[in-house]
Amino acid sequence: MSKVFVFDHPLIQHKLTHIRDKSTGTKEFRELVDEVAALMAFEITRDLQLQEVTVETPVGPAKAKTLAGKKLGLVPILRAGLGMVDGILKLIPAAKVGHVGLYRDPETLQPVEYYVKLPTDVEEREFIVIDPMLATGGSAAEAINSLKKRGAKNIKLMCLIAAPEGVEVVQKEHPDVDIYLAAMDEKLNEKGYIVPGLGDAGDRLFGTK
Ligand SMILES: O=P(O)(O)OC[C@H]1O[C@H](OP(=O)(O)OP(=O)(O)O)[C@H](O)[C@@H]1O
Ligand SMILES: O=c1cc[nH]c(=O)[nH]1
Ligand SMILES: [Mg+2]
Repeated sequence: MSKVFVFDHPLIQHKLTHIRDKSTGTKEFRELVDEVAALMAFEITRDLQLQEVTVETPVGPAKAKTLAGKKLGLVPILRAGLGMVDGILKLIPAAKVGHVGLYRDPETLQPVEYYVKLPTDVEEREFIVIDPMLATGGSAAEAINSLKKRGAKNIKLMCLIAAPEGVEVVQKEHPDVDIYLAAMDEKLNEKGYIVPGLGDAGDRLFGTK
């Protein structure tokens, strides 16, 4: 069974509260999602491997550490996942970015795939699938399927807010994929929206609707 981590860092929680607030406008919403994504990336990358190097400081040689060069791939689920990409890239600029385009059919709530483009070396790369919302779990489970079909073996899922129903679906379909969240909410409503959640992440990020 995969693990679920909820990041309780005060800065993440404070910013998430403003993200949830319906009076937060598009510009501020986008900036806050970007910032929380960066803070979550800081936590999620704790296990990256380091290697020893020697660097010349102005005073002399220093034994120091650099990242061991693990191949990372970020995979935002379009559209809303795009809102988290830049924040993560600020911390991990060498990461490659793939895209999985999915929308949730408003009637059936089933994910419909319309685009997939991944970086090279899929099999050796460590992927972080990103999407602000994990609701029924259909979109995340399908995006992970899409990566696995193309050879991905090492996948993490990072979302701002999840419903317990979505976490259960992903854990059942992908017991090898750990899930990283800023909050676990109460439930889904009859339209498949997370309660209390933040509303429609894509619409709030891009000012549609
Ligand atoms: O867990 P699920 O029930 O599948 O729902 C979550 C999905 O719904 C939203 O995308 P949406 O379909 O609204 O597409 P958009 O990002 O293009 O607005 C959200 O960004 C997730 O991808
Ligand atoms: O609450 C939800 C559920 C799915 N998609 C969203 O954007 N919000
Ligand atoms: Mg949407």
